Amino acid sequence: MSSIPYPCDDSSSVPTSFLGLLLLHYSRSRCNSDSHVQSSSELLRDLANRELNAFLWLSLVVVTGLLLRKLFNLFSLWHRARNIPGPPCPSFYGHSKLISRENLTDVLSKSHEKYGPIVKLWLGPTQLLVSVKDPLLIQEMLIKAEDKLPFTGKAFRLAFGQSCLFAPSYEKLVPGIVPYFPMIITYLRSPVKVQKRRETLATELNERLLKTADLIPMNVTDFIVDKIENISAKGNIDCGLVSQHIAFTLMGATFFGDGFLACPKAAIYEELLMMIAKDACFWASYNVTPFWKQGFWRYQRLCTKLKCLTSDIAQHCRKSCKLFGQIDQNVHNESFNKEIKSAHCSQCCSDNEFGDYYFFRDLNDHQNAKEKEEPSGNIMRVMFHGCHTTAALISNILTRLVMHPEIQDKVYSEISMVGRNPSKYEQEDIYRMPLLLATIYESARLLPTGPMLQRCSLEHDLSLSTGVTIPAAAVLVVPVQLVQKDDSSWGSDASDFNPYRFLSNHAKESGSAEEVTKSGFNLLELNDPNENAAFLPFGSGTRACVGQKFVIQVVATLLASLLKKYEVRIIRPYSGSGDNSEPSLKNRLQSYPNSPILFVRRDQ
Ligand code: HEM
Repeated sequence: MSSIPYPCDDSSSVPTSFLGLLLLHYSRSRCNSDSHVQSSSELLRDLANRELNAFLWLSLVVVTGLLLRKLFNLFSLWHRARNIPGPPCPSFYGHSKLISRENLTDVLSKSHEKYGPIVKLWLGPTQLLVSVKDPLLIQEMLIKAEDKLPFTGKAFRLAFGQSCLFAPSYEKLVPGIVPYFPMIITYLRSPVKVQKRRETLATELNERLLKTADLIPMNVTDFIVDKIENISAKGNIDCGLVSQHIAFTLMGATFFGDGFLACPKAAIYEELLMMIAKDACFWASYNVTPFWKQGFWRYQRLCTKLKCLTSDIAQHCRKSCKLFGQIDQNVHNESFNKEIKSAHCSQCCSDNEFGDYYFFRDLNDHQNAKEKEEPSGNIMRVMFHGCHTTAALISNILTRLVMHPEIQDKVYSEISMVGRNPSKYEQEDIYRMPLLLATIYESARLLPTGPMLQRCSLEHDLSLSTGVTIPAAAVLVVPVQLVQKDDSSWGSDASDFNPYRFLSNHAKESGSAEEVTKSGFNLLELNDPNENAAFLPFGSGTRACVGQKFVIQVVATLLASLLKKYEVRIIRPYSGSGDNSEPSLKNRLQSYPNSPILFVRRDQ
């Protein structure tokens, strides 16, 4: 009986190909083994070993490639930055030690003095900071570099949720293109859409704010005056705190409507908003979100509480609001009514609460947007930014007025000459008070709310007209405090409080000096402060503040009413600022002077 030959028996056959050789090898090893199972498991193990080896080799190649690329990027960054002037690097870690020892503004001041208008500092081996101090170069840089740094975005995203208004970046990027800031990738959300949306919202916000600016102060002023009377009855007033209350009332009434004034939760809202914002930078400073920390979860609970409170207040104000309802009905009559009809009773934290709240309806028209934007995010962010910056400005102005009683007297005379109704000032009245407006601008010049403007160009190197090229992803800063006090832009009295620098005198030009004395303020004219490129309290370029016009108008109207009623006096010199002569920035959040002041009624 013939049998099918088993390959082991066929010792005479010689394989003609590599595959045949392999098969022969396996068939022999199979034949030599005692069991068929054992040989197949060996085959598998062998295969697994080979695959593992291949995988390890591949990983090694990839990791080496990545490291080489990082190294290449590092050298390329050093190479591209070599033409930017700056102090020599003391160590591999750059100037970080120097910056932690001294105030960054001081370090930059010395460096600019020595190295000129563009200066570089190394924050670490891969982090380059470039500071620009020349006003014209600043303008160019702020227009060309449209991205904002991710850190501040991260801090406030953590606290208040997403807000496209303050989105750190809307540049189109692909992973890997930002070698020095890999975390930036995390923040990217459909960039072109974010940019468009931000622009629409900024325009919308500005238009609406200006419409409301004329109406707010008359009822808000009464409310604020009552508040001041109540606090004054208990003794002197902390300038910083009273400014915060005033700013909060102004912003609350603007964004939520006049129902906000009677809202019982407003006080706790103010406290919570400020507390959460204060801690945001701390929690955002962790590279990896610290889920393992109890404090972080406590903080998250507070953030949820703030969100709920925002929702509650919006609901409360929607019910009781009249003032802005009228404005808004004119603008969006049909759609607004439709929304009111379809509005359903929602619970706390419901997104619909904001969806149909009219001031923010367009800000939160996120149904069509694919980005995961939190509806309350824009409201809380704008509320916080508006309160913080406006409080700083008011506190700064009050402090300047008490330090310069002669200017306060002149502002008072100017206010008294304008406006028929003693308790109500309107837009056109304000434009007839150039000294008051100049006082506001001069205060903002001498003590801006933030010491730095920041930008970065994520995708491209930035070429400036001077021929200097700043590498992509470098941190670009404008030391506003230095620029706004620079002699070359403001004259030899740059550090002095002199509102008259923003005024021009018609009489001088027409040669009739006597007229000035007779008709006084009528002959003073306010110059546009933005004509001077070194005036930057509201930033500049495509990412400048959208609330500038609104804030100036509202603060001026409010101050006119307050100063008409009260004289502001200082009780004792500044606490904590060292030389007792100048208000200064204290820290990131409380950047305003907080000396005790008195509001003394003029009719007493
Ligand atoms: C005294 C009051 C205020 C000051 C001093 C101030 C200052 C600033 C500054 C310095 C910036 C950054 C600009 C830049 O980087 O070029 C900014 C951005 C912004 N401000 Fe204000 N601000 C004030 C009030 C307001 C108010 C009341 C609103 C809105 C109601 C507002 C809305 C915004 C927005 C939306 C941005 C972000 C713009 C962007 O990132 O594209 N600000 N503000």
